Amino acid sequence: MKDTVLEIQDLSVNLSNRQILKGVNLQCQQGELLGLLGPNGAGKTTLLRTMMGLIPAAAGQISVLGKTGNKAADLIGYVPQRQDVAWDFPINVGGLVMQGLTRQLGWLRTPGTKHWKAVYRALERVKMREFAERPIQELSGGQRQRILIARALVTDPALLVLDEPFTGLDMPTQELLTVLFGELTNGGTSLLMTTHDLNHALVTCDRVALLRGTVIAEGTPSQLTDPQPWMETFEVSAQSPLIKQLGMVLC
Ligand SMILES: Nc1ncnc2c1ncn2[C@@H]1O[C@H](COP(=O)(O)OP(=O)(O)OP(=O)(O)O)[C@@H](O)[C@H]1O
Repeated sequence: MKDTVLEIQDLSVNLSNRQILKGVNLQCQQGELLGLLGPNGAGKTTLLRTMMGLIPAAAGQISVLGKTGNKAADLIGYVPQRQDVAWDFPINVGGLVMQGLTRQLGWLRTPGTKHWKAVYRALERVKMREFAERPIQELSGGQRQRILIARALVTDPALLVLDEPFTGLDMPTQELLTVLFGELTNGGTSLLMTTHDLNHALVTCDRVALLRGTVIAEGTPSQLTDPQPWMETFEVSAQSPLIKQLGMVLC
């Protein structure tokens, strides 16, 4: 049996005195690709940001390989949504990937050879080694996604957490990312990603969790053939195109 890498127990999160997440329970095993699905405002990003220690939990616990708090966050590589990054900032690709080592390095220390080696290794993993000197403004959407992944991989995290990595990418780039995710999970890294592309998630993820303030259902795609939790999560009727489309993918 594989090790549990991520364990979230009874997590509740409030923002501006409003409960956003309540009683969230979720697990991710070693080498697993777990998809987190839910409508706009379901709390997906809030959950990821809480895992990174960027938002405090009101109750419950998040542990990564048995560690909690900052020690858990240190074991996670976080890939935010591409739109949340200042792409006009004057920095090259190598410099952006180096930011992934800031927690280890501190803001003021100059990176040494071993740090640059880690940066180039991470760029090689996303097949972008030759882009190291390129200003980040010049990158395409797909290239930006890959260097954000390299920045998160530079610490060799046990768990990679990605917020909507496939949004806005063309088919060949989606394919490239899917292959990269396969390489990472085969190598033992666990992946948790949010996505709005339900069909794609059902085809590529080992397990999916349906979130709407709490986890409505979770399991392998073949365990989630009942339309009820999908209807509850996305607030749609049995006749909606979403449910009909899911029926075609899941049967
Ligand atoms: N800083 C904040 N203060 C108060 N409420 C917030 C804050 N950030 C997010 N929220 C609210 O928390 C809820 C969950 O937002 P979140 O961004 O986590 O959802 P999401 O599932 O990631 O949505 P999307 O798919 O649109 O990205 C929303 O109702 C949002 O308005």
